[in-house]
Amino acid sequence: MSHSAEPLPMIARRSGPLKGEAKIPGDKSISHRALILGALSVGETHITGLLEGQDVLDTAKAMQAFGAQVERLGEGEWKVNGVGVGGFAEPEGVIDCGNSGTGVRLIMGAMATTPITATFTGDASLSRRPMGRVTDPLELFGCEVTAREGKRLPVTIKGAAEPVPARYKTPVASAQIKSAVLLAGLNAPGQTVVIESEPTRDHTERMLAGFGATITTEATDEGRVITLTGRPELKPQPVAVPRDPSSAAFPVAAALLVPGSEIRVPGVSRNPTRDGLYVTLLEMGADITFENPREEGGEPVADLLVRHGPLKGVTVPPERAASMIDEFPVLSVIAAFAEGTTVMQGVHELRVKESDRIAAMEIGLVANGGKVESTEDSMTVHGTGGLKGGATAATHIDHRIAMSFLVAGLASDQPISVDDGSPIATSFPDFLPLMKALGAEIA
Ligand SMILES: O=C(O)C1=C[C@@H](OP(=O)(O)O)[C@@H](O)[C@H](O)C1
Ligand SMILES: C=C(OP(=O)(O)O)C(=O)O
Repeated sequence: MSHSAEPLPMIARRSGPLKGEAKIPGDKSISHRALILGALSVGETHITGLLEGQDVLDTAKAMQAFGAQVERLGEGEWKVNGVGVGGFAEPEGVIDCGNSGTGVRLIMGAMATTPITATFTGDASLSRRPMGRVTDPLELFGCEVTAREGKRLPVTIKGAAEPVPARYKTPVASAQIKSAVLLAGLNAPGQTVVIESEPTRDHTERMLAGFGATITTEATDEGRVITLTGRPELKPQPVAVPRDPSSAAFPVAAALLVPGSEIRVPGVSRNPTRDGLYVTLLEMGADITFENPREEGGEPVADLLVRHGPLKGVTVPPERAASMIDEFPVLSVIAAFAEGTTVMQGVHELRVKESDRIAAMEIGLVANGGKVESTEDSMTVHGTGGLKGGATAATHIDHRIAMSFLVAGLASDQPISVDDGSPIATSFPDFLPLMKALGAEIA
């Protein structure tokens, strides 16, 4: 479902010290995958801690449209009765994935090797994003794809009646491409192989193994070689979704920037394929401690204790980009408040997210007194220890741009506004009450 057509202007002002505990909602990537693998299993999958953001709700609705029974039992508690690998039914209507690149790309993969036809659409942001990166490899399995100019949505896929397995080397570091190919490989007899030169988030591999598929990952000179054996019977598993490190980044950033702040953020995933922001913040001198490291739901997690303190600029190397790809907008805000220059390299993928995130952050930061330069593949922020503020940033239907500028406003001299905060509900529906409970002045 596309988010509300009415823009929701929001404003953030300089706040007193942020204090308290921030209970972040469930991880978005893991939530999508729990619903999709639940739908492809035979029997009942019980999920706790599911993110109830619009992106994930759209995936839940899509799984129902393909024939799975999906039911909400309570807050974050859901059950899915799946149809098994190859068991998807043909949906009667168009599948609307709203704002979600992960939703649409993974679901296209999941249906491409079943002999049914489905049409996918999304909101204005998703309709601008490239889909050829997923439909091209899916065609290797034998499905037929029709798309709008530039391989954009709406896309119609006629699933392969006699799928063949594929071997595919991803041209860009993308967990969505990798996952779409692996999910298609589930219903192809034989071995499907994905090779990625840079490691990307590995939730699909972990969860497929947990649901009983035979899947191996091998580090080779070519990169990570992931091999999946097709036609498994997936067995339902209880899924306890850990808290989302990408959402945690916003209150963490706010606590680092607002003088006197000290917050706790319990149970955040520390999966190494998602940890790049936290590695970078420690290099910048951030006062963050990771307490009670443990395993929850097959993922490493820890409780974060975050305190305000001085930060210095650093260079983020390109090989770290995939492990923090959604965190660069908020890092660029943190960098503006640091002393010295922060260089973010290898970040070209930011140009094809919900918005061109390099352009959106550069324009908004400069309007608020920041010093920023960019190239196609890099962003440089010259930190001056603070931001003047006073301007409105355009969010371009992009939740992470909206939350980044609101965090900036909490520590700037003048308030910072965003033209539309409504997309925040796609990934972090409780952002506003959670931040206000910490003491943030956001409205
Ligand atoms: O697989 C996933 O769950 C995701 C992968 C990333 O996208 P790419 O695969 O396009 O890098 C990320 O930006 C997105 O928020 C979630
Ligand atoms: C890029 C993002 O999501 P998606 O690709 O799923 O729309 C994001 O959440 O920052």
